[in-house]
Amino acid sequence: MATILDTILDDTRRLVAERKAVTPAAALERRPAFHAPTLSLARALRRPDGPAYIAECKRASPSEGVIRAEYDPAIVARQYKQAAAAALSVLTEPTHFQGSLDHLAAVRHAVDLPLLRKDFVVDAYQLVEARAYGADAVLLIAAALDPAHLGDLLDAARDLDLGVLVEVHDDAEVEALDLDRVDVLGVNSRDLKTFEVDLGRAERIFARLPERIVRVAESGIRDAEAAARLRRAGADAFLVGTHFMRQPDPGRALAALRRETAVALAGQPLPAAP
Ligand SMILES: O=P(O)(O)OC[C@@H](O)[C@@H](O)c1c[nH]c2ccccc12
Repeated sequence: MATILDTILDDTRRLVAERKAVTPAAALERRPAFHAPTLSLARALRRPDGPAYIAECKRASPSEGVIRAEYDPAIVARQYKQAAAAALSVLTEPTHFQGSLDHLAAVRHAVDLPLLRKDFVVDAYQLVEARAYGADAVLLIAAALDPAHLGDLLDAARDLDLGVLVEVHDDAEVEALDLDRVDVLGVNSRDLKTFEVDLGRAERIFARLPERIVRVAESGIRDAEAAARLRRAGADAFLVGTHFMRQPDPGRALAALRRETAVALAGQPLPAAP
């Protein structure tokens, strides 16, 4: 049976082919952002002063439907920056998340934080797009790519000076990865095929990663209890979207989660690194 992930990937391949026919890579490369230096996602996420937050800008998702009907990505981005987000994630997938590359460009103009293009990357052309619209990094989803293809996209991202957040959701995906090539690894607690959320996955996978790798806990974080639990499991950063975008002021929601998580963690130091 086709999963939602299969459907999104099919839609993405079709849309990428259409965009390529209209706008060749050479035209993207003429956009000024393509030539601007990128900011390091990895550096922004590993902080001595507590967990980092990657705050996500998105209007809708396949699991939740429309999350925020009145969605102005630049306004949300400024609020997140004011609330001390370390980096932002911007959904650009149009069909299932109602995102767009124009949202990415608008956020690029609004803030100087590292920006992650959040999409289903299946083709190096999307990396050129990401760069041309102002992204500093892209998401590469292990469940969507075979290992050779993932390796090729890692090479292409490096050539473009783009950072990469490699996303896994189970042990088999970690085993298939060449961890030497990964700087930032995200564990998606939401299974992209069933939408089920299980924070235990991140706990287990973080424990087996080399210390060098920056650990991001992705999805399903709605309260300080979850964030504190993931931090204790070794998370350097949290990627949070829905919980913030549902609130009238997403920046306040970020500030509140940061504060409450710090309180939850107080007096309970992280275990020493292996
Ligand atoms: O909205 P949430 O549950 O806070 O999750 C954010 C982010 O982790 C989620 O949007 C995400 C993580 N990996 C993805 C891959 C594709 C699409 C979306 C995602």
